[in-house]
Amino acid sequence: MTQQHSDPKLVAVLGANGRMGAEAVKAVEAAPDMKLVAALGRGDSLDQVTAAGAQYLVDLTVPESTEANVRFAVEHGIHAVVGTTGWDAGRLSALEALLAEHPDTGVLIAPNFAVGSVLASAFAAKASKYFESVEIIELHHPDKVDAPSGTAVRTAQLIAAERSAAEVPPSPDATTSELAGARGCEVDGVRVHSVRLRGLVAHQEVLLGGPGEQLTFRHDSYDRASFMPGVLLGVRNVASHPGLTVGLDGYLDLGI
Ligand SMILES: NC(=O)C1=CN([C@@H]2O[C@H](COP(=O)(O)OP(=O)(O)OC[C@H]3O[C@@H](n4cnc5c(N)ncnc54)[C@H](OP(=O)(O)O)[C@@H]3O)[C@@H](O)[C@H]2O)C=CC1
Ligand SMILES: O=C(O)C1=N[C@H](C(=O)O)C[C@H](O)C1
Repeated sequence: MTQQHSDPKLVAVLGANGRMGAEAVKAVEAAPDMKLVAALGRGDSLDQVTAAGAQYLVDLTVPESTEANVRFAVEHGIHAVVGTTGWDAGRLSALEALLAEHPDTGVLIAPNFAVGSVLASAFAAKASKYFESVEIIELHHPDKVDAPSGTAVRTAQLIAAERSAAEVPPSPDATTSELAGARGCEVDGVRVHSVRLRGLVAHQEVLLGGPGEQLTFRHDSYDRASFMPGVLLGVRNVASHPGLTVGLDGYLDLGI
């Protein structure tokens, strides 16, 4: 019996000279069902993406570039898998409006591609309604340009949604005087603290506290290889999920 081979997925990587982009180039090149047709850095024309016939665009650039890149992809019917941070509510709703005009095109905005991180955030959010207090500590390499991390923002949003649905009051906090920043920042009512330290890659702890007990969800990415299975999963699934999906959990069966 002859085996059926489907055509490889034609993939363009944007931000190809960056820490994540360089890793994604290697991962796509090594994937048996994909072909890297374009690898662009800052200053390269997006026309290279269409000229190469890319069907999928992986965006691993910088917050100020990503929106224009993704809009270009959608306008050309190219599915986009996006790891870049900076997708606030305004950008997401503008993208949804654009996708409504291109109903066959899919976009995945994944604040974190590491499956362990996605699981830790989902589990922490589910657990958070059973605890009085919740705070997030995210720890990253010092070359990161944004704070708090996209992952921490997403985790805080998931936690806030769970706690609000369960009508859990805000975490108690008696602070009446503080040095600026001592209590971190607030995302949807959840305190987030950002550490930047040489030697780190990407790490996060969600601390849940109740009377006499603490539950901690911690995830560590020690290497950017940890993100690559999620990038490839995104490319393999984005076309069958037209419209906007936020979070890799949208493609996983978490069953929670
Ligand atoms: N979702 C996830 O799992 C992960 C997401 N990230 C996020 O991915 C993004 C990239 O991270 P990282 O690789 O560490 O950052 P880097 O700064 O190492 O890489 C970004 C690269 O994008 C390039 N670039 C900027 N604008 C464009 C453009 N318009 N077209 C093509 N390339 C462009 C930059 O060029 P130049 O150097 O000239 O500016 C740089 O080489 C960040 O937002 C980060 O938070 C990171 C890790 C995991
Ligand atoms: O810049 C990084 O490195 C990372 N960025 C993403 C984020 O902001 O959450 C994902 C991961 O934490 C690594």
